[in-house]
Amino acid sequence: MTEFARPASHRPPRRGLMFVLSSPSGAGKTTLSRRLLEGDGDITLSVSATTRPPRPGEVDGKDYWFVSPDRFADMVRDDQLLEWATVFGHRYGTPRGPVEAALHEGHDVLFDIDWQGTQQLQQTDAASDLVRVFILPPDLAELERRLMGRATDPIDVITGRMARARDEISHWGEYDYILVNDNADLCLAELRAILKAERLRRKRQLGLADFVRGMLGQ
Ligand SMILES: Nc1ncnc2c1ncn2[C@@H]1O[C@H](COP(=O)(O)OP(=O)(O)OP(=O)(O)O)[C@@H](O)[C@H]1O
Ligand SMILES: Nc1nc2c(ncn2[C@@H]2O[C@H](COP(=O)(O)O)[C@@H](O)[C@H]2O)c(=O)[nH]1
Repeated sequence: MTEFARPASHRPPRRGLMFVLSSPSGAGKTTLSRRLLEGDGDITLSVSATTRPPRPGEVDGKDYWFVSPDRFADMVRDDQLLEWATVFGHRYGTPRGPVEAALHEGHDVLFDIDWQGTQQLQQTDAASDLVRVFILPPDLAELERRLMGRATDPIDVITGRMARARDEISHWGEYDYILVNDNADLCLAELRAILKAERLRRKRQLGLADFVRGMLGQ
């Protein structure tokens, strides 16, 4: 231990935050999310429900909860989704239960959702717990190269996603942070820096007043 280190037990408990990543399809959210989660035990992924069919290699309950349109409609009706939207012709939504449980336990939650979902989260009581990051590709040609290179979708799906890219990007001004994912290592380091700083914000330090009073013997 260096002379500047302090035991974790001296830290006041913290409010969990909702860390949202949005981008046009193919800019790199999933890639960055996976890497962010790997090295950070305090943040957990919100696994969305979707009516989209699984891509090869995608695992139910890990990448998404793959559900039928009827099941999705039931989830909407029963208020089981924190937000939901139709994206590229399929429905996607955030199951409410796991997010609320994680936040309650003081964990942060990572969301890979589009601008419609982000707007909906912004309307909830949890808006002050929201940290919104928009990820831009270096340019549209590179975005198309990435969608092609990923090779998970047929060409008509890629064309459809490229056609929506400008509209998605037009929502950049609704986000707190804008990153350009030209270099994944750099972008990941920027995401980690944002998360670190946001965790230290005064409003997230529960019991801070008591902690300081205790320190000052008041
Ligand atoms: N900085 C980068 N440089 C080059 N390729 C990248 C970079 N970041 C991600 N990629 C690649 O781009 C492709 C798309 O990335 P990814 O699937 O993470 O995008 P996404 O934003 O999650 O897309 P979607 O919204 O469709 O889920 C993948 O093949 C990934 O390996
Ligand atoms: N509003 C929401 N958008 C979501 C959710 N889960 C994923 N998404 C967005 O959908 C597109 C397409 O995803 P893909 O896996 O089919 O490539 C992408 O922009 C995601 O961010 C959600 O729960 N709510």
